[in-house]
Order: sequence, then C-alpha cells, then structure tokens
Amino acid sequence: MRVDIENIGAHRGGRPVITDVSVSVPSGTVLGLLGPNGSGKSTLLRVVSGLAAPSAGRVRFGGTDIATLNRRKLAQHVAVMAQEHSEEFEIPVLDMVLLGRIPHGRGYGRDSDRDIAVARQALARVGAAHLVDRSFSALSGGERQRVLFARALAQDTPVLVLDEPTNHLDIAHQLELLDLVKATDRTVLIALHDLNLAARSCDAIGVLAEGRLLSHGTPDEVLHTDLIRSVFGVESTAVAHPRSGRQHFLFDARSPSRSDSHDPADQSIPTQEEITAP
Ligand SMILES: Nc1ncnc2c1ncn2[C@@H]1O[C@H](COP(=O)(O)OP(=O)(O)OP(=O)(O)O)[C@@H](O)[C@H]1O
Repeated sequence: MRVDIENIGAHRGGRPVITDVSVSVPSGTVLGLLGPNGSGKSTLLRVVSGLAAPSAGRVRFGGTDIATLNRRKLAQHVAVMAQEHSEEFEIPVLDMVLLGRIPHGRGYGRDSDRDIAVARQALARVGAAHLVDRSFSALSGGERQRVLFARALAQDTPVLVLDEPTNHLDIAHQLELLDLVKATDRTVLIALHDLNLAARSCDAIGVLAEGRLLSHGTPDEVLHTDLIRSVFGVESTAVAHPRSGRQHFLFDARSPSRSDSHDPADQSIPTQEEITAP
C-alpha cells in the first residue's frame, strides 16, 4: 500500500516542529528517516500513524486520507512501534503480542485460535518464541523491543511505522530485525540513527533537519560526506565495503566548527591510506 505524505506541518508544545514535508513511499518499500536529535522524525511518524493530527497537509494510505479513517480502520492499516512505551506492563508476553490482533477481532472476548497462532508465529519470527510465557515487565530492553516488534507484525497491516526499533538491540538482533523489515512486503517508515545500517536496509532515505525534509532519494544518492558534515556536524570518509562494494561511512571526528575540543589532534581526519592500511 502506497503512503503519500503531502505538505505536512506539525506542532509540538505550541511550536512548529515539522514544516511542509512531502514524500511518497511506494508500496512494499522501506523509507528510512534520518536526522539529528530533535529534527522531527518521531513527530512525523506520529502524524503518519494517525497518533497526532497535522497542522497542515495530509497523509494518504493507498489514496485514502487517513483523517477519514476511524481508529479501528486505522489500526487495520498501520502498526506502530513507538520509541517510548510503558516499561511496567505486568502482562504475559503472549498477551502483549495478542494486543496487535484487537483491530481484527469482532469485539471483546476470547482470542481465536488463529489469533494465538499468528501471535506465536510473530514471536518466532523475531527470535522470541522462548519468551512466550514470561511477563513483559521482567524482560530486558532488547527482549521488550523484539516482543513489541512481534506485536506490530501480528497486527498484520500493510503499513508499518517503526521509531528507532533497534534501540537496546545487540548487533545480531539489529541485523535480524532490519533483515525482517527489508524482507517484508509491507510499506515501512523507519527512523534510525545508524547511517550505515539505514543505507544497508532501506530502499530510500529521507533526511530531516529542523523539521524540514532536506534530502530524499536512494541511499547512494542521499548519503555523502558533505551532507553528513552539514546535517550531523561530523567529518566522515566513504569507503567501499570490501565484500559487498556498498558505500560505507567511517566517522572520523566532529566538524571543527562544531567540536567542543580545542585539541587539533582530536580533529585530524585520517587519510584514505590510513583507513585502508592493514
Ligand atoms: N511532548 C513534547 N512537547 C513539546 N515539544 C516536544 C515534545 N516532543 C518533542 N518535542 C520537540 O519537538 C521537536 C522534534 O522532536 P522529535 O521527537 O520529533 O525529534 P526526533 O528527530 O525524533 O528526535 P530524537 O532523534 O531525539 O528521537 C524537538 O524540538 C522536541 O524538543
């Protein structure tokens, strides 16, 4: 299902934090949102998932303005994995994942055998089948992230909105989650902080800075050392990955103009030879 974000503006705390953002995500593709802390990624994702109303513009799923969908219909279209969530849910993991099935139910009552099968399958897909009988509140941060991702998968929606879903995950589980995201046929919007993981996992990248979409395109089109310097204030070196040939960034130092350090040694940027020397 195609997602169209059209001229979105959004306020938080009475202040404009998103200004005139337009971007389309073709059906079945992954859009990665990158940008410094506070650049508006979560706010934009809240608007796209219908959790917050925009102050301007509209979001369309498959051509339908999401403002016209009731809560249940919306939840049948989009599953959200938010950045912040209550840490102390004293409910079994299976029940937590079954919450994702509510939009498909006919009302309150027993979960169907199919709902339970879908929930168990989702837990297995994220490598969390062994956690099924544990209490959610007794899980580690990374385990909780995986269970919440399973809940989003179990919701079985054509659109997935994931706000920094790799938080707390060890590197193996980061790669596993992003590979699942990449392999899914759903349309995915995902906020990430790791530029290299984003380039590896996303079909397109959108870079937000101060609430505006500064750049949008394929990872190779968007990510380059000048953009990383101007948006993140970091000097970097692009190298070709020895096996995949894919562009990879090495982060060398904060840009001198932004660095807190006055020691020139802290700001020296290694040469290509220094980086590639064995
Ligand atoms: N509840 C709130 N009330 C007031 N202002 C808020 C609120 N939440 C966020 N903001 C402000 O809105 C702006 C955008 O925040 P947002 O969380 O969307 O950024 P982000 O790019 O997701 O940041 P991060 O990378 O740190 O998660 C920031 O200036 C932030 O301080």
